[in-house]
Amino acid sequence: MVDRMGREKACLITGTCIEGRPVEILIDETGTIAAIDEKISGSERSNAEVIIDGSGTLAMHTLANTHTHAAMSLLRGYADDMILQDWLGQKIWPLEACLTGEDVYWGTRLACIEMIRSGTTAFNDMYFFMEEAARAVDHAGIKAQLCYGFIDLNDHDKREHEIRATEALVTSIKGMQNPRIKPAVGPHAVYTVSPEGLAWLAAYSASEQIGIHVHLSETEQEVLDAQKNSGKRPPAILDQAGCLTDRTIAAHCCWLDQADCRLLAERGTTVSHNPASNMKLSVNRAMPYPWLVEAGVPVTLGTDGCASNNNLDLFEEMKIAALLQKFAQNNPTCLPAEEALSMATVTGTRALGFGSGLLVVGEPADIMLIDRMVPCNTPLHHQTSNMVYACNGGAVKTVLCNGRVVMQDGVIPGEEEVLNNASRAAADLVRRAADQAE
Ligand SMILES: C[C@H]1O[C@@H](n2cnc3c(O)ncnc32)[C@H](O)[C@@H]1O
Ligand SMILES: [Zn+2]
Repeated sequence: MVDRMGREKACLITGTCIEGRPVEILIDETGTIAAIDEKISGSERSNAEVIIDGSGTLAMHTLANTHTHAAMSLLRGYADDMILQDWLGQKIWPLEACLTGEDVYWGTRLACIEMIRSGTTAFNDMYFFMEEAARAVDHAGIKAQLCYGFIDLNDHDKREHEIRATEALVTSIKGMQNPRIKPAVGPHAVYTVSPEGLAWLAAYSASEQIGIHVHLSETEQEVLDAQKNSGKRPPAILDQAGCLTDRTIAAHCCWLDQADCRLLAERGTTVSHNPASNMKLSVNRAMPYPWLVEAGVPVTLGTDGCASNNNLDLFEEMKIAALLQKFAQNNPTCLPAEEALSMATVTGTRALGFGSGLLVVGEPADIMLIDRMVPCNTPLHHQTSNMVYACNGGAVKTVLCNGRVVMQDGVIPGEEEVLNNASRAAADLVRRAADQAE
C-alpha cells in the first residue's frame, strides 16, 4: 500500500474469505503477503497502517493475460467480422501506420484500466512505441512484459530499423529499474520476420536473458505458406532460428500438429490460448489443448488485442476457452473449470515470471476481492465454477498489485482523465488514417 506521499505502508484486509474460509490478510510494506489467518494477532495487526474492509468478498490471486496488444483498445470496434489476412492488411496495418507514441500511451492506460476492472494485474504485450506503453504501465501500477512487434518483411533496411527499435526498448525498460516492468523481444510471426531477423532476436534475447513473445500457427494459411516457402512448419522455423526456448510465449497455436506440440514441450515453450480472437477471426481450428497437455506444454490464457476480442476480460476468456475446447473435442470433461482458472492464474503468472500465481504467504500481494453478494455468486456451490462459468470481470470490487491498491470498491483514481484522452486519441487516429487514405 502506498500513501499520498508515496511511502509504502503495511496493510490489512479484513472480513474476506478464501475458498469458503473467513480470513484476514496481512501485507507488509514490501507488498508481500505476510500472514493469512482467521484473525491476525494483535502484535502483527498493529503493523498495518491501512485497513481494507473486505466484508462480503472472496479473495483470489489476480489473473495474468499472456497475449495482448494493449493499445489496440483504441481500435475496439474499428474492424469487425473479417478474416485475419484482410483484417490486418486492409484495416489494421494502414491505421497503425498513423499511430503516435501518445496514442499508445493513452491506449495502454485505457487497457490497464479495463484489465484492473476485471482482475488482471499482469500482461504480456507486443506493439509499437513501447516506451510509451512502459510509461503507461508504470503509471497504472500493474505488471507487464513488453516487447516491440518486430516486422522486417524480408527487407534488409527494415530489419536494421527493427533491430535498433528492439534494442532501444530493452535499454529503456532496463533503465527504468521497475520490477513490475520487464522487456522481451517480439518476432511478430514467421510470415512477417525473415530467418535472419528471427536468428538475431533469438541471440539477442539469449544474451539479455529476456523473454520471446511470438504469434505462432494461427491460421492454416500460415502453415501452408511456411511449408511452401521453406519446407518447414512454423514451429520448426522458429526452432531453427533458436526462438523456441523456455523463455518463449507463443500465442494462438491453433494449427499445431502432434509433433509440433512435442517440439514445444521439449523446448519448454509456453502457449497462450486466445479462444475469443480465434473464433472471431474464424481461424477454423481450436488450439489442440489435449495434445499440448499430453506433451507437457504449459498452457496459459490471453485475450489478444481489443480489435479482435473486443475486450480484455479474462473471466470471459476462461469461460470461452472451456466451452470452445469442450465443443471442439466433443467432450464436456475437456478443460474443466479448475484448469481454466489455473491457466489464468498459476500458469500465466509463472510464465511471465511474476511469482507463483498463488495467494499464499511470501508471495506478492496480487489480490482481487470479488463481490460475494451478486447474482453470479448466488448460490455458491463451487466457487471455481462460479468464477469460470457464471461471473465476468464486473464482479471484481477491489484489486491490489504488489500490495498497492489499484482499484477500491470499483474506483480507479484518474479513470475519467484516461477515458477522455483515449476517446480523443482514437477519434484523431481514425481521422488521420482517413486523410492518409484520400
Ligand atoms: C503487433 C502487431 O500484431 C498485430 N496483430 C494483432 N492481432 C494479431 C493476430 O491475431 N495475428 C497477427 N497479428 C496480430 C497488430 O495489429 C500489430 O500490427
Ligand atoms: Zn496477437
